Amino acid sequence: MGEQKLKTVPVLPWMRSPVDVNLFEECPLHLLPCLDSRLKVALQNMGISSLFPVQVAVWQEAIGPGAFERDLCIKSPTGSGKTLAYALPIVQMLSTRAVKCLRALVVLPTRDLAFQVKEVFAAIAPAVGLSVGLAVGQSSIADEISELINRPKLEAGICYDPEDLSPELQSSVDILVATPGRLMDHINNTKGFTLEHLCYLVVDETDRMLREAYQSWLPTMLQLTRSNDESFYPRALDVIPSTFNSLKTIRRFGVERGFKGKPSPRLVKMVLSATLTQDPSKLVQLDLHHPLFLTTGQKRYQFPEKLESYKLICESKLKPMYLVALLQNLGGEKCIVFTSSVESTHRLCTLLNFFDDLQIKIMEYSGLQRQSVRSKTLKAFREGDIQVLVSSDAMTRGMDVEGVRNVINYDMPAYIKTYIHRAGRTARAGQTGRCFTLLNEDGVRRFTKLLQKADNKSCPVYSIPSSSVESLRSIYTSALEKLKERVGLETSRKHKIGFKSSRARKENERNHHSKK
Ligand SMILES: Nc1ncnc2c1ncn2[C@@H]1O[C@H](COP(=O)(O)OP(=O)(O)OP(=O)(O)O)[C@@H](O)[C@H]1O
Repeated sequence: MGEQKLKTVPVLPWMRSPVDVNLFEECPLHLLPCLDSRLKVALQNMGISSLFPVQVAVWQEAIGPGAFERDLCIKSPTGSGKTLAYALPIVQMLSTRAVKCLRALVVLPTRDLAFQVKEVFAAIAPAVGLSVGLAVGQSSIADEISELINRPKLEAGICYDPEDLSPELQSSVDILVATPGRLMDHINNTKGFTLEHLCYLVVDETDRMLREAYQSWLPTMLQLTRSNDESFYPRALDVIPSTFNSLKTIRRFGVERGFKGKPSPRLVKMVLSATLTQDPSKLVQLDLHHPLFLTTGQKRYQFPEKLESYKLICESKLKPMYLVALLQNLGGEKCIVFTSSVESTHRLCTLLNFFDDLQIKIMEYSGLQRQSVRSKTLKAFREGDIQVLVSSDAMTRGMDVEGVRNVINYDMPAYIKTYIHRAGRTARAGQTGRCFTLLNEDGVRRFTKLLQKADNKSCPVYSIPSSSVESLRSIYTSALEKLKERVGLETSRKHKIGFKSSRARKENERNHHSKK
């Protein structure tokens, strides 16, 4: 008991006295202090009439006399509205800005997440005259530069010349939503791209962002945005990559272009996740200023209030049949099926589509596919043209698709954090939702232990009558045959492509040598 208690105590001193988001209540927009009336209308147009508790808690810290005095670390369940919790105060704070320049940057791990967050900003920022940009690499770098930097398109170059900061190169956006790779491209190569005016940095899905280095984007950002008085202490310099070109973007002594005579504001950071890490060695990388921890309740991990969890126990070899029977039970409700890898996602989706008469539209979504294919699938899923998405963990974090009533773990997740993020694709924004996990008898103990790491929510057995499973046997057998055939075809196609490209490579090499 004592040992268990020790494990749940946050390690960093500032994490020991958090603000409990549970103590806040939803707040109708007309009661929200200081809310710009134009933003109120924009929110109403989004169908929002009150702010969720985490949004009220962040608003209280961000707006008012002590505005953003401290950096904010926010841990709140999936679907609780963290995006608007940071977007709204940032837009309100920037609503009085006079000169357009890049003042807020939101960094996210994937393109689809960045698109999603950009949409939230785009729904409110224009109401107060702010522009939002996206740097994720979905278009050519030249096109992206022309969106972000104000200059004639023909001059959009990617060659950075530190001596040539022509006055007409200005940011076209006040707020930028970016993935780390493309952000680094702009930092290193885009003429006119500068972080010297940055006031707000948001790191969403922080624990995922801290797990990978993503071309050292974080130490680079911190170095570039450190104000000059702090840069006497060269803490991050030794980890900055040598391609580092934009030293000119480091904040200047107390003055900023367009704001002569005014002191440069401290860069405010907001970091968020439903499963925010407590690991000091990770959090220290963020170089937080006097951080304030906002969290929901006492437990290490929390599920959304209206999430129901179920386990479905079956023999491993019968899993596809149980899955189909479950999908039939769910009667075409929107559903995400998670598997453990991109390969099994592809195989399972192909197999399900070979079940004749299923009357459910099923597609796959995984990191194995091209971004354009994934985006198209996601759009169809959002619009209800498909009902079931079979997905690898590419869909696990942050994705918000309206109307997803069920999540199915076809393969049991290895970590509680993965379970939380997967399950969190349903039961969002106070809605109900169900998460089913398919297990064999051997997996039950491991699964129960896994759930105990969270708030020990009950997870009853969901039973499917064996007759409805048995009735699928012959269709399953023929679907399996078709799958084998398809896999064979795909394998030989892959070999052919591999053979062709290796032959082309050899020919190229031969030509190259003969030219020499
Ligand atoms: N005040 C509000 N009123 C009604 N709906 C809201 C409100 N705030 C957010 N929402 C909706 O709630 C859903 C979840 O919001 P959001 O994606 O920001 O959650 P999240 O906490 O970031 O989740 P995750 O941890 O999974 O990323 C979205 O569909 C959003 O439009």
